[in-house]
Parts: sequence; structure tokens; C-alpha cells
Amino acid sequence: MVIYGSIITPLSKRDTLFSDYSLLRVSPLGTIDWVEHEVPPHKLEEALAKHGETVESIASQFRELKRGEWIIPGFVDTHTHAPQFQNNGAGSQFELLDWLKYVTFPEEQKYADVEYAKKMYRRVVRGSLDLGTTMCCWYGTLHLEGTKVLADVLNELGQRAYVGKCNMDRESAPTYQEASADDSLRDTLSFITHVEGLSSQPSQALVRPILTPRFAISCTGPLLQGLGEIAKQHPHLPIQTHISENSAEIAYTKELFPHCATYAAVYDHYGLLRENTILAHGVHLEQSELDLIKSRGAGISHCPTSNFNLRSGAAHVGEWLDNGNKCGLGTDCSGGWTASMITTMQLASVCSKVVSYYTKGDDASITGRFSKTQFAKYQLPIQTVFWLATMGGAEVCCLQDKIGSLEPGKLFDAVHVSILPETDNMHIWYDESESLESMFERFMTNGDERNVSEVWVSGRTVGGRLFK
Ligand SMILES: O=c1[nH]c(=O)c2nc[nH]c2[nH]1
Repeated sequence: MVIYGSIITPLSKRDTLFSDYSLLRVSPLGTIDWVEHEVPPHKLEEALAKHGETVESIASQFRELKRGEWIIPGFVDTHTHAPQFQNNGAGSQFELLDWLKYVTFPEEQKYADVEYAKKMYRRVVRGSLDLGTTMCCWYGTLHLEGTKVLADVLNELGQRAYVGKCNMDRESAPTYQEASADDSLRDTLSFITHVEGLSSQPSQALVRPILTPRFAISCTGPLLQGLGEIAKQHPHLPIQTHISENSAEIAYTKELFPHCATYAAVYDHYGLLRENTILAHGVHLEQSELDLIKSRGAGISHCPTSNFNLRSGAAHVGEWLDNGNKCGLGTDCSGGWTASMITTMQLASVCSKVVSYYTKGDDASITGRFSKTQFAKYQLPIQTVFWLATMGGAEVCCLQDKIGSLEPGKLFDAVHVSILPETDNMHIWYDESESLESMFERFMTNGDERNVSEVWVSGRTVGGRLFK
């Protein structure tokens, strides 16, 4: 396929490439062969000739975009729970620990039934793809068979994913808890074997297993110890868990692990804090924890929708970025009420405005505009929010060489965005005389899934409004 039209892709945390006329070739293997930017129509022949092609030679694979349409890298959702989609929009009266007890664990228990898992997970993954999420870090439940179903569905429908069976051998519900640490570890190893068996080439696998100690509270010391040993034996196995989301959760964690000075130190103690660890939330992380997380190379998944919804707090993401912590965005259904990364970007922007409102006071030069040298105390620029949802997420998943931006050699995981009137999103006023940058700002502020026309993973069409 050769795409001709506008491309918007992150260049850095602060800069985005806005190219009105780009030419991008996708190889039959689903990688980006080459890209040429700033190729107005009169230079098309010349740009094709550089790659030994002509308008005629590529005619059958040519896709031309209209003004008001563009290609962006697919969204990377660094944290969400597949068995909670059914609860999206419910239970928002609770804070985290009661919400788990009264709303979340009762729903997750239903996934003991494999038929229920089959019905629900297909809808969940279909929905996530149609929203433009091309890579997703999924939590299943504690059930081995049900979570295998999730992995199978991801593989079939074609979403790039990390998928984990939750480890939880205490502090859950009597009927929703693993019998012992040994049972949990045994099922975890079976799960890893199952997911690795889905691909004949594990290094190229679309769907990969991820160790998923749910959070420190739900795991005994022996379970965390055993998971640390599995992690040591499998250095490439990613790890995901929750951290410092809510004040009561942090206090209880410290009570359960008195030998560890901080929440982050618990995971570090058990060998679970390393380059491929993804820590969700982190709203209340202390400076010493941010430094520890950075020194281990682990990433943080910022989940603004959930943090607002469960009244966990407004994370100081600008401080994390200034501190050099790896950071991406997570939808965190159903703590968050939507699986849309577009909404999550909008709330990440709002969150940064809330934080800047409360932190700007000690610096008279701060007026709500942006700073060229720091993120903390300022609202995040739209370019930074876009970077978090794409390249930032790719870095958190240690996939920055493969996805997150549209560059030669990377996989073509991408979204075709349209803001044309035919998309029926009445919140976006389309004016063809506007610059691409201005149109993009409207999409970032008022876009939704109606603007997601087509979604590709490794060059294969897997979702979008026009996907049949
Ligand atoms: O937002 C959250 N959702 C969850 O399911 C969960 N489990 C532990 N901690 C959690 N936080």
C-alpha cells in the first residue's frame, strides 16, 4: 500500500511533525518501507522515482487522502482491564478499595465461566480496536482458562498486546482469590506457555504474556517472591501492576509490608521493578520513588480518567517528565469510564491544567502558557499529550524501536483520522482553509471514535468506523 496525504507523527516530547503532503509505503510484511514528507502534487513523480516507482507502477496500491484526513501512529494503551468493560460508567460513588470490593471483584468473578469470557472479550477487543488502540496492555482476571480466551481473541482480531493473568492470593473476596501462592504461580506459568504458543516466532509475536501481580495488597510475600523468580528466569517478560493510586491503598500497603520504606520499594524488594515493568497510576509517588523507578528504568502509566473518576487525585505528570521517568497513558477501564485513548488524551490535558492551576503560584513568570524548559507547573502542550499516547506508551512497553511513530523500519500500526463533516461529529467544525496543526488541535480537543476511519496493525486493517 502507498498512502499519499497528510501525516502527523511525534518527533519528541515537545515536537510533532505536521506534513500536509506525505508519501508512505507499507511493505507486504506490514512495516513502513519508506516515507517522504512535503511532497506536493507536482513533486509526486519525483518522490516516487527516488524509490524506483512511478504513478503507474503503484496505481493498484495507491490510497490518496482528502484534506481533513490524515494518518497518525496507533494509540498505545498502557493500562486497562478487559473483564471490567461491562462496568464502564458504573460505581463512580466509590473510592478504590470499596470500588474493588463492591463493584469490580463481583464482575470479574463471572469470568470463571469460559462461555461468558468468550462472549465478552470479543466485544471488548473489537471495541478497543475500533477506537484506534493498536497496542494494549491488558489485565485479565485470576482465571487461567478465561484469560487464555482473552489472549486467543486478541490474536485472532489482530491487536498488538501484552496480556496478563492476575495474581491475587489474598485480600480480595473469599470466592475471588487464588487458593495459594503455589497455585497462582503454577497457573501463571501455564498461561505464559499458552500465550507463547500462539505464535511460531515468539520474537515477532503480536500477543505476549505479561506478569500481572494485581497490586501489592492482593499478593502475599511468597507470591511476590515466586513472581520475582519467574521474572529473573525470563528477563524479557514484561511486568505490570498498580502503584500509589489512592491514599488508603498506600497506607494499607505500608502496613502489610513494614520492612519496605515505600510502595515502590515493595516491588523492588521482590525483583519486580525493572526496565520492562509498567506501573499504573502513581498519583501519589514520592520523589524517592520516582528516582528509584527511574533508576530501574520502569515506566508509569498515567490514567487520568480513572484518577478523576475514583477521586484518586491529579497526577503531576509534568514532574515525572522533568524527572526523566518513562510515561504513557492508560484508559484503565473501568476505573476510567471509557476505553477511548482520545478521551484519555483530553483528560490528560485537563489534568495537567488542574495541576498547573494549583502549582503555578510560586513562579510569577508562569501565566498558563508553555515553558520551553520544563513541564511541571504548566499545562502539557497538545504535542506532549499526543506523544504520551503514542511514543511515550511505546517506550513504557519497551517497543519504541517498533511502534509509536511513523518512521521507516517501524511496524505500520496506524490510524486514519478524518474530521470531515461526513463523520457526523458535530463538535468539530471543519474549515478546509485551516492549517493541519489547527485541525489537529480540534481533533485532540473534540475528536472521538467517529473520527477514527480505519485502524491498521502491522499493515492489516483491524478496525475503525469504516471497517466491516
Ligand atoms: O484502578 C484500579 N483498578 C483495578 O482493577 C485495581 N486493582 C488493584 N488496584 C486497582 N486499581
